[in-house]
Amino acid sequence: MAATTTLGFVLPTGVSRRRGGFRVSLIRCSASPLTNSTASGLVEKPWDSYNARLVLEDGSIWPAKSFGAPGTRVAELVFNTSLTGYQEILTDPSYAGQFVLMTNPQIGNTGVNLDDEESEQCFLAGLVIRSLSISTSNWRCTKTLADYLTQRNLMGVYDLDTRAITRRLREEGSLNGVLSTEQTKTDEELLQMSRSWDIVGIDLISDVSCKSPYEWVDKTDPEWDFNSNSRDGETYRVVAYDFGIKHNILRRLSSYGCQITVVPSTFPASEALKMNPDGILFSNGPGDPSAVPYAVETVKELLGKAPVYGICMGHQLLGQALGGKTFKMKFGHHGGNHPVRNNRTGQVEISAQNHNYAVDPASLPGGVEVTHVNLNDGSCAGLSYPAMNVMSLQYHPEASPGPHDSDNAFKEFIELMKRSKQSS
Ligand SMILES: NC(=O)CC[C@H](N)C(=O)O
Repeated sequence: MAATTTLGFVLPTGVSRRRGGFRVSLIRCSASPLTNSTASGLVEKPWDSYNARLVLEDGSIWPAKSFGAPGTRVAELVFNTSLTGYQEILTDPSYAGQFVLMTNPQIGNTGVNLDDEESEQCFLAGLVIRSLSISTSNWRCTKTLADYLTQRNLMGVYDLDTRAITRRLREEGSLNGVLSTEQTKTDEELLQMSRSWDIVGIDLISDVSCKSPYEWVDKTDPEWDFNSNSRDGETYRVVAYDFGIKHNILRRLSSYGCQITVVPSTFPASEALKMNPDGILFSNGPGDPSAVPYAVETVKELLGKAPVYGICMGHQLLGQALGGKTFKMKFGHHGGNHPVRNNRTGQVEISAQNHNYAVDPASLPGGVEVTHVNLNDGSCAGLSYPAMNVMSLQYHPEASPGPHDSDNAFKEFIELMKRSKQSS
């Protein structure tokens, strides 16, 4: 089957139901122009900008202005509803293979600083925003967002109707797309590119994981540490599997008294056990958890040998290692205000989330307990398997800039390690 576009361009329809379901016609969508004005009139924008386009696989074309690196990139487009923390989002390795659209209409007002990086690189494919703040003002700021993106060779576009795109993503689900500043490429070429790429089934972890083991020592800066009274002064030896680990997970573990060795995603379980760990952490990471069976095997080999704690991708890999299945959600969860119920206490935590996949609770074997539920859609947000000292969360207890409601999960991991140490 093939679909004819309004430009007479014939497209092959995809094999999946969702892709095949599009009536593909190229539609040019535009945002009402934004003006940045002062009492004295229009202000010249303090960054170089040139024309760009976002072309989505459903045939919609969104003219934009670029404020980052030039080029053409294909990725999956997701929206993030956080009001703050764009630098942490830009450096979260779990966004590899994705464009992030911020629903907050103005981004960039605090610039970027040296301390808020979640990793040394930006792995996401590009940033999509409504409006770039014309002025940058913050006491920690060392650079503007535009300079940061350009220096990191990262695409960033503004002046798109981000509300309309978000509605589209909510209705149709996450969409693949192409961002391009290249005027020589036709809309049809970009559409073809977006339709012949897929994030599902790709191992994105190997690109973002460290290449060799290293020790992590940094703690949360005392100025920002809100939970320092709850430490027991003990030291716990933790091996942290890096599937795309965020620095703040390591800082929080370190602040709670852990002595941490970070190891690559392919690090053999037998070598990890030789380090005689009190506990093992499986980190967050990008992409499809079903595309990394080697990581699930490693998790299986380590189950029952030491207390384990999974965060986000780590939680999904644990779900699979325990015999459950993961599935792709319609548009996932990306934001800083997701309500989660802790089933054990009945308390609701407001959490930061960033994931497109989830564990199917119905697929889990007996004995595995769903400890947390996302109250927006009832999806599984946390697991525990007491028989093997397993705990995991689908979301981010380490979230920076927050919320911090779930930080106690680190303390629970410490208690799990303590109990296990005492009983051995
Ligand atoms: N933050 C993460 O670890 C993301 C997990 C996984 N890549 C997902 O999208 O569901």
